[in-house]
Amino acid sequence: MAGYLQEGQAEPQRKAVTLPALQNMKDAGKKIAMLTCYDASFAALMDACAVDMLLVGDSMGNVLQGHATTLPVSIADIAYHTSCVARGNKSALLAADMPFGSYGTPESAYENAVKLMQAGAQLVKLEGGAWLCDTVRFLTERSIPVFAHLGLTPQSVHQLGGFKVQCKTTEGAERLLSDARALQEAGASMLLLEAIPASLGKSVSDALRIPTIGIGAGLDCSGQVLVMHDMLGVFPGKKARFVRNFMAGQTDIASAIRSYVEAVKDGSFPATEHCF
Ligand SMILES: Nc1nc(=O)c2c([nH]1)NC[C@@H]1CN(c3ccc(C(=O)N[C@@H](CCC(=O)O)C(=O)O)cc3)CN21
Ligand SMILES: CC(C)C(=O)C(=O)O
Ligand SMILES: [Mg+2]
Repeated sequence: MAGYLQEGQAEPQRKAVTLPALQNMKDAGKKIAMLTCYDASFAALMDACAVDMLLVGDSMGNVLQGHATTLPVSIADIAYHTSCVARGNKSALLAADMPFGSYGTPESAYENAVKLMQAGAQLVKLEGGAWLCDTVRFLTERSIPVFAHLGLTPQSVHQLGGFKVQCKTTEGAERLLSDARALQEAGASMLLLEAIPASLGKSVSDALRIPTIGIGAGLDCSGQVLVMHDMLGVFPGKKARFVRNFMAGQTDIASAIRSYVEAVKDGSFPATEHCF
């Protein structure tokens, strides 16, 4: 029935984005566009702009709460914002960060991940390498898909000595690659790579079966993510190298979000200037 939709009526909804769909995108060489999101209104807008994945990030510590790090963010904070985003979102895949201190043991990780899944998350993101493998296995065996996060892991800021590019040495690069393989082997469904050399982002993305999402990890990851406030140019802090302000040259937020999605899909973002 061509043309049965009348003006003002809802557009046909896109199909829900699922983990197998994202795996197919990686396999087909189609880029995945992801943004952080913290509330229902932005979730509805990002979903309508065809953002593939939304992340309720512990970056809320910086962008919502005004802290210098992500460490003060609680499981209750993430669960609350996840429930807000879930109500606004229809079809994007929804991930939530496990905050600092919420996954010290497999059992505590499970207990806390259940809270986020019940708030509407479809997978949970955890920062860490090989030491996390038991937890990744524990969660995935209990039906909680895991998104692992390597490279610059902001919850380790006091050990790292600041928000700095990681794995610049051969040794560091080899450790990251072996951590990535171990996490995939333990059952991780996706891998986030933050602030590493673009060449390493490519090696890891080529070596793994699962999709990789980069932020300052080069153009060859399976997809990209930015913090919403950074890509809209409203975060007052120092801008990291990997940030591009997509509001520049736009007059409304929907156009900025669409331009981000398009730039990720056509490979024009990130450019060399956003990479390490
Ligand atoms: N607004 C916001 N955006 C983010 O991307 C973000 C947060 N908050 N909070 C949690 C972490 C912290 N992140 C950061 C913060 C700063 C840099 C940064 O300024 N990096 C320097 C690297 C310089 C060096 O290696 O010495 C840069 O120039 O990009 C990177 C990541 C990423 N995450
Ligand atoms: C920057 C992304 C990857 C994140 O972990 C967050 O927003 O907390
Ligand atoms: Mg985070």
